[in-house]
Amino acid sequence: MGNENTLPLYDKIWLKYTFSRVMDSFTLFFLLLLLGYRIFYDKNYSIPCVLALLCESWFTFTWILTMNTKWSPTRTITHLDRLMLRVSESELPALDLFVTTADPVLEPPIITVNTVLSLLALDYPSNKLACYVSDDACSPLTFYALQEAAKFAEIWVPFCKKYNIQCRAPFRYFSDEDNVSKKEDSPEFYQDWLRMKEEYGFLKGKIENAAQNSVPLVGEWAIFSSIKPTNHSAIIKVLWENKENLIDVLPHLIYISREKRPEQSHQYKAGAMNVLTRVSGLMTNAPFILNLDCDMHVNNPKIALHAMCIFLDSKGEKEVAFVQCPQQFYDGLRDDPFGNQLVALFVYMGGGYGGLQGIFYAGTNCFHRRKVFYGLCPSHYIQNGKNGGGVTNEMEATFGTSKRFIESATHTLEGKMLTLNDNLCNSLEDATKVASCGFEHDTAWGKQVGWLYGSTSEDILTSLNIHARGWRSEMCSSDPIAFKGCSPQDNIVNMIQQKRWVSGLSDILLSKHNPIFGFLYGKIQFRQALGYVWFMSWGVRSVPEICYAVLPAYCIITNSSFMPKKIWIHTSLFVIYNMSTLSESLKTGLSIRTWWNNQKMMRITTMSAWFFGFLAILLKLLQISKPVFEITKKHESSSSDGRFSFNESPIFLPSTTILFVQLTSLVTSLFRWSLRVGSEVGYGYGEVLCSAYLVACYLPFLKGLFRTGKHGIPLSIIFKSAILSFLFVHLCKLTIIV
Ligand SMILES: O=c1ccn([C@@H]2O[C@H](COP(=O)(O)OP(=O)(O)O[C@H]3O[C@H](CO)[C@@H](O)[C@H](O)[C@H]3O)[C@@H](O)[C@H]2O)c(=O)[nH]1
Ligand SMILES: [Mn+2]
Repeated sequence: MGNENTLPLYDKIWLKYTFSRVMDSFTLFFLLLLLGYRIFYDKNYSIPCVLALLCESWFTFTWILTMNTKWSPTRTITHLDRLMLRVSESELPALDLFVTTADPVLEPPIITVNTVLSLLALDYPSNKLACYVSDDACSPLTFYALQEAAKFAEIWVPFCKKYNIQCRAPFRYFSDEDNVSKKEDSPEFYQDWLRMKEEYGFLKGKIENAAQNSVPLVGEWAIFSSIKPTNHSAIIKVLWENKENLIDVLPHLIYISREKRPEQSHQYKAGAMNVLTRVSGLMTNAPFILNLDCDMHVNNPKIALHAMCIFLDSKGEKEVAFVQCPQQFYDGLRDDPFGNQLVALFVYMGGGYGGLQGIFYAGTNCFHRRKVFYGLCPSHYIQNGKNGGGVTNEMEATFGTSKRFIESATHTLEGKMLTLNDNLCNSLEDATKVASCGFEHDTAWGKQVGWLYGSTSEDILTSLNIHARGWRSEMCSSDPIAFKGCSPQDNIVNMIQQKRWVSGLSDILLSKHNPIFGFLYGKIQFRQALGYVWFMSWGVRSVPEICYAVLPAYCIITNSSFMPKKIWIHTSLFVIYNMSTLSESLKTGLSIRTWWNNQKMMRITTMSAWFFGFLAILLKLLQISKPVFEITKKHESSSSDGRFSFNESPIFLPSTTILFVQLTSLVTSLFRWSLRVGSEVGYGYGEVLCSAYLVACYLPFLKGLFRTGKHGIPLSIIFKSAILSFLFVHLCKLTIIV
């Protein structure tokens, strides 16, 4: 047995998903067989066959990327007990907590408040924590809500710590009746519980009341009275300060609304994160940062300690830039009708990255090493005592002209602790300066340092840049799960989110930040680069998917075929692929229905949201329009019944059209059949089954045709799709004549 002090603080276990590997290899085998058969034996160069060959080649390429990512999965296990033996409480490093919010309507302040409360109650010495909330809406309501939250936190945090409560976001805690089951064993607990519930009710009431009657903009709120959310100077307020530096009171809480001017691009969330980095650099400058979106709360109060196991481990210390925790959601609907819970995805794909250079940064639920954001590489150490004028100029060109910030950044880069300001308010003037929108002008912020600009998936862009400098990352899947958040409530919000992701990802793929360049000119490992390409090519994938989806209909209508005579190749492929995805779902503990919903949503999302995300980037390349960061609507609890909703957005056009086209083709084939022209039929069961499969996938749309209200497809969409389908059928006829 090793010495207690040399044992690693975390271990990486290599998982053996042999069954998955075998099934995946079979799938690849049949894909290659199919391509080979088409090219060397079938040699059919009709339009549908050539198109099918092209699509199948792309699917094979995607499949190779998928297998590459999944092939060597790992799980990271942290040893809290060893950390506690090695590092005393007073030696734990400081941790700055960042929360972003941007719209008090789409992101109700009560949700942000819960996120903040759960952070303030972390099991970590509170004099090492500071919580910074960035409010991009500059909303007096959010400000007021946080102020009230700070008061409530004074009783909430001690309550959580006294009874070792697991979920420290009150709205979730009180929604779970099991949490009060201790009442028989401990009357004292029950009394406290009742009081907390009542006090939380008051807090919620106050915030709701303020939302309805709007906050009177006098006194402390006067500063909000004359501002427009898109045109105002920076507002930074210390809502609570742990002045005596005690370990058992509340951590600092700071409100930040950065300066905004209509003529200056604010770079969405990435811009907000960089302001948070600078302001916190001036105030507390912790060597580590945890960043959460306002819709995610802490579910495991010990998670910061788990992350420290990785950061402080002798190996992790040199290599690991960030520790990403999985994204999981509360109140998921039964059987995941919108396929947005991403459970199997994080297990199989997420685990797979662990065996490569590490999981990508997913924008939230992530612990960072601050110096990484200042541009440092793992092997690079800034030498002490290099304070000549040249270095200062270089630092100014990189970090901007704030003397105090450069001082703090230099400390971070040198790995030294900064003797902190005894009073946070002393930094307010400098903080306002670094939160101004002109501050980044002609600096490296957003280009080489901080969160990078230029993509609506700023997380992935930043992640790529970190891996390209040779850093590794780790996924920390603690039990209980580290954080829980709010997932899109219906298919419309889900589409908005997926479209934004895919436009951001396609943007990166088609830019100089492409992961393949990162491999050629940077330090991304080859397989990691392919792992990035796997999800960055989601947008591109929508084109062959749509093409492949209309092929069976085309063939039935034109009485031709896109499948080779050896139909068993396609059949085996279909069966094996579905068996393997099904078994993965079942092994992750999901139901058969969940699996089917995910399959179906995969088809629908790819051909609508991903396609539109991809189009958005083509429009950007043609300089016609620029993609924006559309914020998704957040809810405290689920309000959807799982039925699809529709509106007049063109995003529903491709799906409705594909459904119409399949229906037309099925009717056509039925006619031919009943007219007994079977002897001349050019297509086989394959094409008909493909069409039927697609109709099954698009069942929610079929139902939408017969529903009214928000669950029905609007007439305008039906009308436009009917025209498109008609044009398609007409086109099919034309190709026959040609
Ligand atoms: O101008 C903006 C726009 C957004 N946000 C914040 O960004 C976060 C993410 O927005 P959300 O609407 O919740 O998007 P999601 O799709 O749920 O977010 C995922 O995808 C984003 C990239 O598209 C990442 O930034 C997120 O971390 C990741 O969770 C929220 O806290 C927002 O308040 C800002 O601070 N400023
Ligand atoms: Mn979100």
